Amino acid sequence: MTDVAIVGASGYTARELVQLLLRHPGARIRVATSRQDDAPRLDAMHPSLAGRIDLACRPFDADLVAESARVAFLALPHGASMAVTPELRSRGVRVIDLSADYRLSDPKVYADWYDHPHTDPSGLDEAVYGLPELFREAIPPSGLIANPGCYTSTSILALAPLVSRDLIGRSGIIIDAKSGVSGAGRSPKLTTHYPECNESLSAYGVGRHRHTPEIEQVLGEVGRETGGGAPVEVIFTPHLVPMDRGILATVYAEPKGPVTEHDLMELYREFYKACPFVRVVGRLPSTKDSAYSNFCDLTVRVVRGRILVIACLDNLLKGAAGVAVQNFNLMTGHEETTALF
Ligand SMILES: NC(=O)C1=CN([C@@H]2O[C@H](COP(=O)(O)OP(=O)(O)OC[C@H]3O[C@@H](n4cnc5c(N)ncnc54)[C@H](OP(=O)(O)O)[C@@H]3O)[C@@H](O)[C@H]2O)C=CC1
Ligand SMILES: CC(=O)N[C@@H](CCC(=O)OP(=O)(O)O)C(=O)O
Repeated sequence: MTDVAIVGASGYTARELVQLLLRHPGARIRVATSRQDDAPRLDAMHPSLAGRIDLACRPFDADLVAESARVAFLALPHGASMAVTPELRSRGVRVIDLSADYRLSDPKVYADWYDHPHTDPSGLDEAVYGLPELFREAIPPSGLIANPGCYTSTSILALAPLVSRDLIGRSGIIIDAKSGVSGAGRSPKLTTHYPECNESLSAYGVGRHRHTPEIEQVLGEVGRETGGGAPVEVIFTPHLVPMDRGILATVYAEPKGPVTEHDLMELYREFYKACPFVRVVGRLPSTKDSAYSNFCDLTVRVVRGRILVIACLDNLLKGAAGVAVQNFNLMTGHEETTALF
């Protein structure tokens, strides 16, 4: 049994984490922290947890977390995670960080895209990018997991087989992605206010969304051995969709030579054959198929000589809390699918 802490307990990904961990046979939630100073109970913050857990939140205190837990899930905004991670790591707590703070290996790139400096560059050296489908071997011994972003996981899983086999040109790859509003978190913002986003579809972050360097970095690693190690360059355009949850990305890439849909589908099935949460499907996947699950569904088409990959997942599960539990399972020696099927 592993004692765990949830840091930033009032948010959406924290709620999903608690729901998953409550049905995990090898995890016990011992601490939940919040900045709210009236010690709110978890089920007061998240009424869906009523009757399922009896735990009051405490203000964050690294000593308290270290006394009670071996693993801490940080469900905090970027910036806030790297403020607490060094305190936890120096006390021997293993950290699974859901924010973007430890995903980019170069602190200069982080500062460019996040508009503030990285305050824990040595943590970047320790962190392992927690996408099990690509980095499964590195995850079990790690003390610091950089859980991937939701758009990022969708896009990387869609492109990794093509990049790793060097089947596509590496510049000008187009990722047209759409997310439900829970992707923006629970804290109110004008753009996610109901009358602003309901019955409306809008692009945002065009040419400057912070998931661009994350996608490029990871795909660059995947394709390091092939294509002469050339960098990967994507045009990533996110859109906000008036639905609660789910992400769908349609990816367009230029093949280097002749390809067929049949061969590409075979390639994807082979590439992900040991990955229980990637479903290579014949139909065109829709967000409803993967909602409330830890699956990423994807399919491949060839249209007018271009390769199209259509991928979707649940941003709060496979895009956040679900993959965090998948990483926890690998770190603690459980079946990868525990509490997730
Ligand atoms: N939503 C999604 O689909 C995804 C989210 N992520 C990432 O996961 C992390 C959590 O996301 P999500 O749960 O959606 O976010 P929320 O906004 O729903 O929750 C974050 C929680 O963190 C706490 N918090 C907010 N600001 C600060 C601060 N400055 N210092 C300390 N604590 C703070 C708050 O809890 P309290 O007030 O109780 O202290 C808040 O409820 C983020 O980094 C996000 O980018 C990753 C993938 C997908
Ligand atoms: C709809 C929406 O606003 N989505 C968020 C992405 C959420 C996420 O996964 O990203 P991080 O973990 O990197 O924060 C955004 O575009 O910033």
